[in-house]
Amino acid sequence: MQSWVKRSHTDTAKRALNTTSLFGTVCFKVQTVLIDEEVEMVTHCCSLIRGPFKSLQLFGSRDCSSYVSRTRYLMRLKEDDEACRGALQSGNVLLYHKLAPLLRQTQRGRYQLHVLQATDVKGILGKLGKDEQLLNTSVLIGCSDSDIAQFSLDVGSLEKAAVEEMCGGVFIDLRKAFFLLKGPEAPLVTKGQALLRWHQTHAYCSATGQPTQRNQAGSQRVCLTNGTTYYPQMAPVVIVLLSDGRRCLLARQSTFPLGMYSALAGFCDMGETMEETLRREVAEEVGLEVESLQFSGSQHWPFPQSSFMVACHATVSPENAEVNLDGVELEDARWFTLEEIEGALKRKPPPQSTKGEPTGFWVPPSYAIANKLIQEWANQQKKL
Ligand SMILES: NC(=O)C1=CN([C@@H]2O[C@H](COP(=O)(O)OP(=O)(O)OC[C@H]3O[C@@H](n4cnc5c(N)ncnc54)[C@H](OP(=O)(O)O)[C@@H]3O)[C@@H](O)[C@H]2O)C=CC1
Ligand SMILES: [Mg+2]
Repeated sequence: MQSWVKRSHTDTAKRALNTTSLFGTVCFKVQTVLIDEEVEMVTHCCSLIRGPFKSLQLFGSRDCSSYVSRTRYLMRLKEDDEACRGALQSGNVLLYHKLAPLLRQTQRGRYQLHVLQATDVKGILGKLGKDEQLLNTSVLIGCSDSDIAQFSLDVGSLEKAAVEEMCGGVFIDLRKAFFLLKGPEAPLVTKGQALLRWHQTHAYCSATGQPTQRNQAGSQRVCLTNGTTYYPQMAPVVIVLLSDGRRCLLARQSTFPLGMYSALAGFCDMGETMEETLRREVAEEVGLEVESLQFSGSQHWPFPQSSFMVACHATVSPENAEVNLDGVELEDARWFTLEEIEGALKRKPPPQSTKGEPTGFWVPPSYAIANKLIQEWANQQKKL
């Protein structure tokens, strides 16, 4: 029964697609005769036949927004290896070479992600005498605004310069690439790299020592010996901007670039809540007791490995605001006034005098969530 239903819907989907491509109006009729489950099924079948979002657009307006459609589509690709392989054939691919992403420079000198089509990648592999199967080691990272599945692929086994020449791009270290990219390209490139790195470092089961096998999307790995499923992980970190009502507290580690101060941050210990981590880190690093906290936002942070940054504002009492520095991790921690913070926010990093010494402190750039916390605090203070 199940397989009959599937077959029958596959046929329906095929007919719908063929008719639509000829007359363009059949979608309304198909929509009106299908119930929700059937729409799901036909949508799924269509994605197997012709690439997903042509079919989702046929039925999408009825049951979901494009965001929901994309999310469900990605969900299916993670569960269905065959559908994912199909999507890869018509998908977009971000290339990395030993985890350095491929960028290209526009005529105006700006850097952008160099997005290739899977067919282009196959062409490159063919020209370099490599097996096209390398494409299948791509991992699924998202879905573009134009509804095309996006993958990332590490071609570290190929000669870097040859790939760069063929693509007209350049592989750039992630730290630099992250600074160069604008808008949604920056988080996308870090996500692609983080997932590739996870696969490169989780090829074996930590219990049996046997190789693990990935699914096509790259969203998990399984040990075939003991059945354990491994999922990509991020290390949770709490980042907090402390305020005593008039000033905010910033600190620096000796490894930070010269003159840079940031909010306090720390990794969560096993079993801790976010609130407990925040309280502990503030006590450990600057010897202060937090009175209240407020969640602000979050960010995936790829350096040095994948962290999940949870950003908060917190207050301490002005009567108990004397910093008692933990000299091991922090080099300095200080309270700054609104005026000082506004100056730092305007400063371009790294501001240097002729001697190479910083002319004033500065804060992390806008793509770092620390910057958002500092901006929010400054805006809030200006309203008081
Ligand atoms: N996006 C942003 O705006 C900002 C991001 N960050 C990021 O936040 C993260 C945490 O900040 P940081 O102050 O360094 O953290 P911590 O204050 O927790 O100190 C780091 C130390 O904690 C230990 N540690 C515990 N668990 C982990 C783990 N899972 N991974 C790595 N080290 C661990 C290590 O000590 P040991 O080496 O002794 O074992 C490490 O040196 C950093 O990755 C940093 O890049 C920081 C500020 C701003
Ligand atoms: Mg810290």
